[in-house]
Amino acid sequence: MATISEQFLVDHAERYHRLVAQFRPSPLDTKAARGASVASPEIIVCSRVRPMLADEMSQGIPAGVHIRRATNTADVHELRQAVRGLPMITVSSSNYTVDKLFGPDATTVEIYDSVVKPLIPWAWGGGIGTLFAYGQTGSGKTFTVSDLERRVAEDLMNGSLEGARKTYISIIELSGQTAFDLLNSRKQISILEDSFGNTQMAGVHEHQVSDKDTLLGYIEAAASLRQTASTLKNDTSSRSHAVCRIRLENPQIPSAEDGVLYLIDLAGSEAARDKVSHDAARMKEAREINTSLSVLKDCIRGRALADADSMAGKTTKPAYVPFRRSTLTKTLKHIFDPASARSCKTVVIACVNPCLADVGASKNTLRFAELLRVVVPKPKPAAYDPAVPITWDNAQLRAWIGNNSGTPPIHAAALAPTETGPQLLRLPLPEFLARSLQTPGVTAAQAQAIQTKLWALHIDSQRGQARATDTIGRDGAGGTAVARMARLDCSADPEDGVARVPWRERIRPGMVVGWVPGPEHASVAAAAAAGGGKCYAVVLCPVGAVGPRVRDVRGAVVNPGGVAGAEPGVEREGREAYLCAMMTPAMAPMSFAVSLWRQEVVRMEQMEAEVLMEWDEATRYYYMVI
Ligand SMILES: Nc1ncnc2c1ncn2[C@@H]1O[C@H](COP(=O)(O)OP(=O)(O)OP(=O)(O)O)[C@@H](O)[C@H]1O
Repeated sequence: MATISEQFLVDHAERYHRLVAQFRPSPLDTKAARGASVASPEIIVCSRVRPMLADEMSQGIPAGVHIRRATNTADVHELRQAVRGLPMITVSSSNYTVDKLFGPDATTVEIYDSVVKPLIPWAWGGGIGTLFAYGQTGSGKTFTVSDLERRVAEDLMNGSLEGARKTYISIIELSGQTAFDLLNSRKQISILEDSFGNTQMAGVHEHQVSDKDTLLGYIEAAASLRQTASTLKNDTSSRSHAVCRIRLENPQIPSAEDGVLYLIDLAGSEAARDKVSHDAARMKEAREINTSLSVLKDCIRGRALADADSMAGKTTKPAYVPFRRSTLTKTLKHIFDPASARSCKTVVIACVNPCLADVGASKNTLRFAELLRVVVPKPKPAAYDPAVPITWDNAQLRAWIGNNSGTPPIHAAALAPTETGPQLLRLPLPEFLARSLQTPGVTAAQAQAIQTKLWALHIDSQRGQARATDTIGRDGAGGTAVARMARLDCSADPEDGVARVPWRERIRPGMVVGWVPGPEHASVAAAAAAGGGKCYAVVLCPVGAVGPRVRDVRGAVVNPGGVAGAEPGVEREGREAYLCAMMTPAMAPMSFAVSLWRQEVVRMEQMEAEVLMEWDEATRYYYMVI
């Protein structure tokens, strides 16, 4: 079949309409349609097919994308002409299914109420809510996102949400590897990772806002700056990502992580047919955009797969998520990193231009949307087990809360109005605390204790499952080795009886210590303050044991002028010092990951105590042994 010219489409529009009217879709035969699988609950993939614009209609080209509302399916019908044989005009059709499909007559309010509004209380409660608009140039991304941003501002600031939050906004533009601050005259900023692995937008201006009009003012200022830059710089807006970040700080719980809303207008996935140009710079730019969108797809899928596995209690290695491969996903690291402790909800809106002349790009957009939908096998209803929270329905969870939340008992209906066991486990901590504190007389410490208790029960149940699997996997040989391995799952000294020796006298590689950062560890201190103020590290070796080329996380030479030698107690600036790997807080209370590449020199007097950590195969984190 040949590629079709626009004139051909105009000439055969009538025949096209006739052929489309005759089209009878065959029933969908997907696992989802048969009810054998479900889409990942934390990510909603929808599509908005915009109306034909006046100038498109005036050309006489028909619409090529057609909606089946009942099944959220878009049918794309193309008009083709046979190259060989008798001249024949046929319609070739393909269909795409998403979680929610919005047709040309759907309003932005409908889209907002259906998929975006739930992100507001989620972020208000301490979670991360992200909206992406994806699609080819001119498909309606900016139209959709800017309208949604207005509604978000309205709902955040109209006082209907419980409690108070300090609200901050920043808006940046990512173009290739470069980032610009749209709320500071488009000044260039840097996307950096601090020594704790958190992404920082270095140099960005974050503005505190306390009313809707100011918030909207910033959003509109950024939009108009983008538009001006776009006119001056050859349409840059469609070739850069715009990231609006709204951060919500909860002054009542200073130790809690901030809620965050990201509203992201992605770069055009393909240029519209009349804007294509092929100079080298443009081709390079197109390649960069394609790479970043393809990495984004891998990251969204990877995170959804990791979430699905963890909700199903699977203990396999989490899916690989390549978030470092593009500036966009690096900026959004805490959404995609499987080691991230943050609970995230994501909405993707794939914007589609319906014009028959653009169906190639529209098919790509819809295919991209379909690929983002991680469909997981429908979980078999697990048999209720009082010791396994992920098997609890809402009634069983409420009964557990009633019996285990201390005095006064926390109102189960307020803490878990609709949630099941697995859902309450993933509720962001600030929201957990806020809901618990609705019961008169309940303290924050009591609320925190019940969350820890629930997680402890979950971890124990998963650990039990992992051990059972482990035992089945072994052939029974090597009992002593197994016992030794079990001991090495804990950071305690493997030698018997040494615990009686004061810990400062037996510092060794593998020991975990609690420590207080000094002025030279500013970024560690900042990250620790956000995570509750405690710092933990695994001792690697005395600084004198490393050669002259070893550097710490900031690039400073660890042992200046030093010669490698394993003398213990080698001094630095007259004091005993050790090279240590940082431990960073993970998903569950008291859980940690070892950040082996983040090494700091910790002096003996900065160490406070030995801390015991135990490796848990089920969750793949270290847990502090109390
Ligand atoms: N749902 C809609 N209803 C009416 N008009 C729309 C709709 N969606 C988009 N449009 C119009 O279509 C045109 C292109 O939309 P928009 O600029 O939002 O596309 P875009 O995908 O952001 O493009 P780019 O990638 O170039 O920034 C605009 O004139 C816009 O007003």
